[in-house]
Amino acid sequence: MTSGKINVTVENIFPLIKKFLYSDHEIFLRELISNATDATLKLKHLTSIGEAAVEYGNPKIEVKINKENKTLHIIDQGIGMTGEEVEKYINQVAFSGAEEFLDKYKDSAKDSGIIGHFGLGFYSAFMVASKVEIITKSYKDEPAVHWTCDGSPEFTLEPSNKTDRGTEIILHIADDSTEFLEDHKIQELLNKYNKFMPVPIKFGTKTEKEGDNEIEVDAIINNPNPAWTKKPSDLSDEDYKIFYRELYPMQFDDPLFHIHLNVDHPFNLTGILYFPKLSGDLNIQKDKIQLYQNQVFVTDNVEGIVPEFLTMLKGVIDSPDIPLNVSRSYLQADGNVKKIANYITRKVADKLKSLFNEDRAAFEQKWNDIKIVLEYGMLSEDKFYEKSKDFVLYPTVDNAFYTWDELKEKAKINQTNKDGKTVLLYTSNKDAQHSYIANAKAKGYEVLLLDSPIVSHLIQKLEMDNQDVTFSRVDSDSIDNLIKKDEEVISKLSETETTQLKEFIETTIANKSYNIQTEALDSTAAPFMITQPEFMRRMKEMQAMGGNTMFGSFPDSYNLIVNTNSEIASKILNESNEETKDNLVKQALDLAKLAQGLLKGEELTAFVKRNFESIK
Ligand SMILES: Nc1ncnc2c1ncn2[C@@H]1O[C@H](COP(=O)(O)OP(=O)(O)OP(=O)(O)O)[C@@H](O)[C@H]1O
Repeated sequence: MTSGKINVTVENIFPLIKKFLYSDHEIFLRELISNATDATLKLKHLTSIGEAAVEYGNPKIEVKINKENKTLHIIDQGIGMTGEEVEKYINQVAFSGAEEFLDKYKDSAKDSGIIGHFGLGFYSAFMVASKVEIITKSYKDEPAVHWTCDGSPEFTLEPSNKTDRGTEIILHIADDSTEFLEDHKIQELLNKYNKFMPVPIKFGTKTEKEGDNEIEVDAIINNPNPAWTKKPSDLSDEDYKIFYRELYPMQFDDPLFHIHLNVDHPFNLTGILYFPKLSGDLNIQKDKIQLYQNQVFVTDNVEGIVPEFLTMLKGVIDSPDIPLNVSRSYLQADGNVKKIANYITRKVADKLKSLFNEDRAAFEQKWNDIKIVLEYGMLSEDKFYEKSKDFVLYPTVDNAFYTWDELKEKAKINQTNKDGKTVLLYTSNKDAQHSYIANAKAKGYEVLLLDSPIVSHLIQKLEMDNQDVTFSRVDSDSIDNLIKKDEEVISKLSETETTQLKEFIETTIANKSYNIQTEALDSTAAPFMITQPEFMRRMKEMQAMGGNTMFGSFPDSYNLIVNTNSEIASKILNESNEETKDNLVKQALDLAKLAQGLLKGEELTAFVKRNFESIK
C-alpha cells in the first residue's frame, strides 16, 4: 500500500470546492457520470482504432444506493485506470487526463465527443461525501487498484482484487447530504442531467412482461440516442413529435413545427428547436430550451446564447463550444457565442421561409400562433428583420394574408393619398372598431388586423424603413381624412353656419376632453364620430409597452368630428327649441361614443333609459 499527500494545491482547493466552487451541490452526480461516460467512450474509441485489445461489448453505467452503508456507487465498464494513472490523474489535480488523451489522439478523437469540459469534475464528489473510494482496473493488463481519501489531502492507494474492467466510485455520503441516499432524489437528478447521455445508465430494476411471465430487467433511465444526434433524413415528423414529448413529458400540445440544427464549422452545434403553441401568458412558459454539452444537460437558462426573441421556443441545443463556467455578460461578449446566436437566427429565418414557400396555406394557418415571436424578432434582431420580408404576413380583417411586398403593391393602387404616400389601414380589434372598419371597406380599402401588443413599435420601424408608407388605425380619423384624395367635398353649410354650429356644440358639451372638428364629409357618413389621433395613441402604447415614464404619461386624446354635410348637423343648426337642440347634440354625442366603446357606466345607464323613454 502507498499513501501520500495529494498535490499541494489541493490543500487549498478542498475547502474551496466544498464552499464556493459549486453553488449547486447536486451537480457532483452529473460530473461523476460524465467521467464514467468519457471513460466508456474512450474505450470505444480505442477499440475502434485497434488500440485496445479488448471487447467493447455493450457497456453500461450503474448507479447504486447502499442505504445501510450510506454509500452511493457509480460503476462503469470503461477504460479504467492503472495505479500510475490514478496517481497522475486523480492525485495531481491540475493535470487534466482528458487533455493528455486528446493530445495523443487529437484528430481521431474529434468526432467521438469525448472532450472534458466541466473543470474540477471528480473532486466535486467531496461536496457531498466525507470519504471517496475509487476501485479501478484498466483495460491494459495491469492489476486493479483501490484509492481512498477522506477529504483531507492524505490518500491511500492499495491493490484491489477487482477482476472486471472499469471503475467504481464509492461516495460515503456526509451527514449533511443524506438526501443523496434517497431513491427519488437520485432518480430526479438522473432525469434532470442524464436523460440523454450517450451510454446507457442503470438505476435499479423494473419488471417487464415477457409472454405470461414477469421478468426483472435493468431500469435504464436514459435514451442514449436522442433525436438531435440523428440525421434529419432519418427522422419522420412523428419522430420529432415523440422527441418533443420525451423532452417535455408534461406538455400536451403538439409543436407547430421544428428546426433541426447542425453545424460543425466554425463551431460545433446540434439541436432541435420547436415552435410551440404559445399559451396566453408568456411569462409562465415553464418548459424552456435546454442546453447540453455532448448530451450532458447543463442548464435551461439559454439567455445570451439564443437570441432573446427565440427564448420563447422550446427544444435542445447541444454544443461543446459554449463556455460554461463564465458569467452571462462574458458569454454575451464571447465571439463564438455571438456566432452561435447568429447561426440560430439565420436557421430559424431559413426554415420559416421554406415553410412559407412549400405550403403557404398551412403557414397562414399557423400565423396567429407564431406571429408574436416573429414580430418580436423583427424588432430586436436586424438580421432577422432583413430576412423577415420573405415570410412575415399581414392579415386583413377578411382573412387574406399579404406579404409586405404584396401588401404595398395592392394598397398602392387604391390607398395612395394626394401626397403620394400609401396609407395602410389597420385595426387592433375587429369588434371594437367595427363601424370604422365598415367605413373603410365601403371605400374599397383593405383593413389589416394587427393585434399584437408590440404592433405600435413594429409599424414605427416599418414606416422608418419605408418612407412612402404610413400606417393609420381605422379609428384615428374620418375615412376621407385618413386617405386624403384630391377631390374636395363641398360643404352644405356656409362658413358662418359652420362656426355657429361648432360653438353651439362646444358650449353644450362643455367637456374639454374632446377636440371638436367640423368637416364637410359625405352626407351619408356618420354625423358625429369620435376618433383617436394615430400619433398620440401610438406614443402612448409604445410608452406603455416599453415602461418608459420619463416624459410623464401621455393623456388619452380624442377628436369629435362633426359632419357638416349630415342631415343632423343641419337639423341642430335650424332647431329653434333650445331643449330639443341640446338633446339632439347629446344624443348624437352618445351614439358616437357608443361606436368607439366610450359610453360606459352611469352615462350608458342614462342613455339606455332615455332611449326607452323615447320609444314608449
Ligand atoms: N470513471 C473513470 N474512469 C477512468 N478514468 C477516470 C474516471 N473518472 C476520472 N478519471 C480520470 O481522472 C481524470 C480527472 O477527472 P476529473 O473529473 O477531475 O477531470 P476531467 O474529467 O479530466 O475534466 P472535467 O471533469 O473537467 O471534464 C480524468 O481526466 C480521467 O483521466
